[in-house]
Amino acid sequence: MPAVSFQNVSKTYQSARGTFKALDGVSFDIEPGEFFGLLGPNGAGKTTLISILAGLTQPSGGKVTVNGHDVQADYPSARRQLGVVPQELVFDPFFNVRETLRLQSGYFGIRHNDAWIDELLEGLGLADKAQANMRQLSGGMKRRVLVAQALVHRPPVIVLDEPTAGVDVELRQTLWQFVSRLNREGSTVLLTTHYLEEAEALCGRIAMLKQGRVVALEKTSELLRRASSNVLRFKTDQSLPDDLLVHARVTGRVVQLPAHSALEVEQLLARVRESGVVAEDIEIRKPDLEDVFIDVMGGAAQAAQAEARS
Ligand SMILES: Nc1ncnc2c1ncn2[C@@H]1O[C@H](COP(=O)(O)OP(=O)(O)OP(=O)(O)O)[C@@H](O)[C@H]1O
Repeated sequence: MPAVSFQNVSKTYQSARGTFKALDGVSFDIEPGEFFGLLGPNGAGKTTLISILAGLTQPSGGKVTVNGHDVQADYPSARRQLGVVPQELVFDPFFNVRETLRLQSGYFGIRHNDAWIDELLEGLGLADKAQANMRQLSGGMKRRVLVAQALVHRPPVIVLDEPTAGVDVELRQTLWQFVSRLNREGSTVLLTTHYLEEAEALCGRIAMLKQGRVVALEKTSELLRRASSNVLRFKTDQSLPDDLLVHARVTGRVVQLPAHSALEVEQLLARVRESGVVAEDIEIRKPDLEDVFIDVMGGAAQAAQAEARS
């Protein structure tokens, strides 16, 4: 039985400007013990899909199960299987950290949970903050409590929605060490993130969403292997001619261009020189998940345009 199963899930929002399809026939399964990444650009539908999984949003169609429990028909059982770390920081400011975690345990009907609460505090670098009042904590510390709160009932499926947006390196490392440990011990993890290098390092399998549809669903290693080209990378102070610019990923002085062969590298460099651009620190590297992401999203956009034209 899959840990999570999305079966033809759709979601249409009604607004003043009419109807909007945020999810359109999303189907995939996550197997027990997987570390699974859900990626997509802003507005692709990731948070909507997770809200449906968590029982916070009603789908317009389709079905979602967690360890066999339907998130709508059997919400309490499905919810018990899930530990959801939401994007926003929402807390009752009157409690301290330990009280907050005891309260959350009580919500799941769990008493005498202090041994596990201590383990969570330790694992998430909160041990010295157990007595601190929630309103005294920094944003990063609050986020750690949010993670601990999601895990108090030892859920077999952990859902992390952009857990590292705007958090410092130390918290990222603490979080990933702890979540990876839980994954090694058998927990299933579903992660959404905009940090593609994190997804590449952590996720065994990845689904990419674009405009509410799954446009890639593959093992991470397979996605990287299938990437069609290597990347020519150099630095320059000048702007590229338009014919190169359309294919380039430009970040400040750094220019990256896909190159399928040694001949293409030579041709690209010749074109760079010919246009008067001075390239420094030239290198050729293997594609990373960001290259694949851009490739898939661009390809999906072209396919959608072709479909619209036909
Ligand atoms: N309550 C709502 N009413 C109307 N439209 C909504 C509502 N919630 C989300 N949307 C729209 O649905 C689309 C998908 O939003 P969603 O938040 O799921 O995307 P996302 O992939 O999580 O994006 P991000 O990476 O920015 O968090 C967006 O276009 C958004 O504007």
